Amino acid sequence: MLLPWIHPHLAQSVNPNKGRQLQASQRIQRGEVLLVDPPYAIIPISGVDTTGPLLCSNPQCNSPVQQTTGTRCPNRCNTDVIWCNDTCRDADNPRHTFECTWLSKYAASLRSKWGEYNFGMLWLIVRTLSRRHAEQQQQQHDSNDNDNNNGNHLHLPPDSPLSHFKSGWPAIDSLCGTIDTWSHAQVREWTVLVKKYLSSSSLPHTLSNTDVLALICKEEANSFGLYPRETGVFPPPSPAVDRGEQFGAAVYPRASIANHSCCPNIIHKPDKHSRMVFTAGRDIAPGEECCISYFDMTQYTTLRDRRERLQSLFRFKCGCSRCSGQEVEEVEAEGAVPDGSEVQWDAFPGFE
Ligand SMILES: C[S@@+](CC[C@H](N)C(=O)[O-])C[C@H]1O[C@@H](n2cnc3c(N)ncnc32)[C@H](O)[C@@H]1O
Repeated sequence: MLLPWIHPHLAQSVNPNKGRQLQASQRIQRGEVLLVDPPYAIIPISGVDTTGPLLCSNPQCNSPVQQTTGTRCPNRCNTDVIWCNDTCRDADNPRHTFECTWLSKYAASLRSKWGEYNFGMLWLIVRTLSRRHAEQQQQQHDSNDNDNNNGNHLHLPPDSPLSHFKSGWPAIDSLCGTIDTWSHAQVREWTVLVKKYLSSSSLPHTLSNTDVLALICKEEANSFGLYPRETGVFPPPSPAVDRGEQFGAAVYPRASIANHSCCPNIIHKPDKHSRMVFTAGRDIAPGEECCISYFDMTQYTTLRDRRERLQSLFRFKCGCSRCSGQEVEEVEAEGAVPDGSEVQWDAFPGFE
């Protein structure tokens, strides 16, 4: 089983502007691993080289699999479904059964009619629902499972740092992101997609269309792209090294609590089982927020580019020290005085 791990000094709190956040409860040193989080749901993304490795579909594995050696679905439901071997396929059977008919029926037409992005987005939702389904089946089988500990199904000792974080479906259900975050046009498109492809008549789940739409809104605000190299090295090295070609997209129950900063103190990169690994990029003081970068810092360098990126993909304006500092510099370069520091001489008629 792929286990999560959390640094004993990494805590969760709530920021009035940003919602949940990760925070250092005590000093953390540069290079220390802060979090290792297995994905709840993951899909492979085949890049320019369509013959390159895919990811094992078994959620307890997720390792890269060469297309020439892996085990395929006997129903040939989708070219991107593969397992390392028969053992991984058999272990994944309860979950894959959920998605197999859906993929056979819709994958090809979805890709051609709605494009690769929408297909991937819907498949990630289907994999989320399939994981939830497998989790529910497992709970029913486990007659000794009287576990009602805040969604933690890992049977943790109460002093474990992990016991402060939700896991499984309850963690996914509590992700941020609502319909109001997105434009009407976007919500209309997703509503059509839900009705056509994700309703309980297309898949054996028990959620209403409204619940599935809400899940899309959450997943779009919280999913990670998976890249072979690190994201968030700050300041970026010179010459710049980008993070490479995307090979997957995933939803993480705990890593998704990290907010964004354009001068992040956490570097993130998936390990060989696609678990998201957070490492301190510098020393972090007690009480400091622990942030990642939501994009490749080598590609979005100017304030304007970063703002546009965050607004279009995540719908917020970053107020980190780097953005605020650059905003002040830009205002000063234009000859104006930054907001709040301008002296209104007319307000003091005695001082002419
Ligand atoms: C992946 S979630 C991060 C966790 C989230 N704060 C929560 O409550 O679950 C991404 C969302 O967090 C918020 N967020 C992240 N970084 C932010 C920042 N620098 N400033 C404002 N909001 C931020 C935005 O609402 C964004 O859509």
